[in-house]
Amino acid sequence: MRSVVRVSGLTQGYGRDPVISGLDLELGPGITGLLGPNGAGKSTLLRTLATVTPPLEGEVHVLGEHVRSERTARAARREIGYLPQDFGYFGHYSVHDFVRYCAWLREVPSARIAEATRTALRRVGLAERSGVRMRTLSGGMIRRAGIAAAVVGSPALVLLDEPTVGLDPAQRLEFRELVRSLDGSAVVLSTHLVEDVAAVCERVLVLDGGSVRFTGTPAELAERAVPEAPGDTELERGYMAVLGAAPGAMGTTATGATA
Ligand SMILES: Nc1ncnc2c1ncn2[C@@H]1O[C@H](COP(=O)(O)OP(=O)(O)OP(=O)(O)O)[C@@H](O)[C@H]1O
Repeated sequence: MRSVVRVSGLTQGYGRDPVISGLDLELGPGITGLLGPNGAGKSTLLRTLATVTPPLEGEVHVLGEHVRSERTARAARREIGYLPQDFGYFGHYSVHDFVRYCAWLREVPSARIAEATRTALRRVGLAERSGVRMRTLSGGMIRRAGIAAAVVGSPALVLLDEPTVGLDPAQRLEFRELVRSLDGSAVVLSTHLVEDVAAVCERVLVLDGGSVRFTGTPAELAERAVPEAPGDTELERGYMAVLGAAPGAMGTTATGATA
């Protein structure tokens, strides 16, 4: 497997108690779903992979390069498309200018920027609205613009933090097509929607309390299902069983959404 990202002994957190402890992870091209209950550390992990926050301990390697300085982080960021859970934008920018600006920040070569921006907007279905100002978009369209900004220029590593929040059912189906089309990229997709994982992911990582509870294929996660675990599908029951959840535990529904 060509390693796009390798993490070893990662400890990460904000105060005295680490959110993630001693995590090891290796990802090649393909789509990995990141599941876990609220506060599991999914966003913290994605932020660290995106080189936004340096690890407290451990190493992050992107495309074989150990990210350990501002110089190596900047080089890594050229190959990382990151959609944070809450992302900022200038409301007066047009959708086109927002995506183009993100391409420029990622140092997509200037000769490629115009075409890369057009392609990204087309892929998320916003080509027709490229001249519209960001502040006039609906929540779902803003998220699509954010997805375009993450995939513009086809980075080697695409990190998407709850990308389908706010998308309507048709847009979620289109999003799945988009993710499937990111051939050659390693995609990490954090979500509470087990059905999105079932639909597009080749691997699943279940994080809980900052530790990996499961890695494997969606089929292998489904095999963990036990009859008493809550859920409507084998995958949901497998996920809940891995979390050790009894019916009604954690105040969540079977899909992990807060009840
Ligand atoms: N900037 C921050 N400062 C302090 N604590 C933080 C910060 N961001 C996250 N935390 C804490 O770190 C823990 C993990 O949060 P994180 O957002 O990584 O979890 P998550 O799995 O993405 O959760 P969710 O599914 O709710 O988005 C939580 O206890 C959270 O309160």
